[in-house]
Amino acid sequence: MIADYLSNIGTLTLIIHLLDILLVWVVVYKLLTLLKGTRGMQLVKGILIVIGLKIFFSFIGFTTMTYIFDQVVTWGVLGIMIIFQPELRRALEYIGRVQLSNILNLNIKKEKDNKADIISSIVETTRHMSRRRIGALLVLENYTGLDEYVESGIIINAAVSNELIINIFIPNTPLHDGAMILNKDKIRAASCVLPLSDNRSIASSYGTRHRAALGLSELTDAIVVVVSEETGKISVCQNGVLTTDFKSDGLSKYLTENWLTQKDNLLRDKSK
Ligand SMILES: Nc1ncnc2c1ncn2[C@@H]1O[C@H](COP(=O)(O)OP(=O)(O)OP(=O)(O)O)[C@@H](O)[C@H]1O
Repeated sequence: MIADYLSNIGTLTLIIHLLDILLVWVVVYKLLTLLKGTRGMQLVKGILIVIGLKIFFSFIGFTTMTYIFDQVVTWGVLGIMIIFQPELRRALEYIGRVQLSNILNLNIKKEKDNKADIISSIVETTRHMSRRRIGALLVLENYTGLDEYVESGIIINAAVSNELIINIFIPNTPLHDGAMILNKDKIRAASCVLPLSDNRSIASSYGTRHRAALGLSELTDAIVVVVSEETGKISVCQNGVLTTDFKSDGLSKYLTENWLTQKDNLLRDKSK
């Protein structure tokens, strides 16, 4: 049957169909990569369950349940667009920012160098601030865009340097309150306001700095490094989990293994 089909269509049509399938695969893969670790992933799971149930009820002939799930699907699309408006906006902005060189992975070497430099800056500056009990909140942007949080602070857009990071968190200076947001290239902003977590399972001794770190990590895939002003302890929040008491070696290892690792993993897979 497949052989008949292949002999009936021309080579050009076959190529077009193959390209079509490849494109669908790339789009779905990119979407899942973007959503991984965000609340959007739970949404995708929810949608798949609803669609699965709708097919199931329709298959066994439950007309009322099929009707209800039809309505859920129809109105659900509108609901999703309203509830996830910020995420949709960011996704469209992301698509607008995509560069051909990024798609073709031409920047990987440069990115790796930048990433290692930034990690070493974070490790050194947090060690320095921890010893001097300087409170700090450093956000490492991962694959989820953080534009809405950047916009809540003061835009910096400067190369990462130890001096600048420490200077910004010196108490009683204009930018020391709130979070600094960094990406793989630069310090994007300081004094940013993050969403507070209402997780009741973390110790009540943690104040708003740690709750803000945890809050952002619950909503995005960012890695947030906190230096406690009270204890000097260095903690890290990612995916809604707060891990405390990092030493420099542990922090360096953690960030290397968890920050912007998707492309590294992709390369590792390819080189196998
Ligand atoms: N929503 C927020 N977004 C960003 N930073 C915040 C937010 N709320 C509070 N902060 C920062 O946390 C500081 C207050 O920290 P607080 O003492 O309440 O927290 P903590 O978790 O006990 O930290 P520490 O151990 O450093 O005292 C503020 O001065 C501000 O810099």
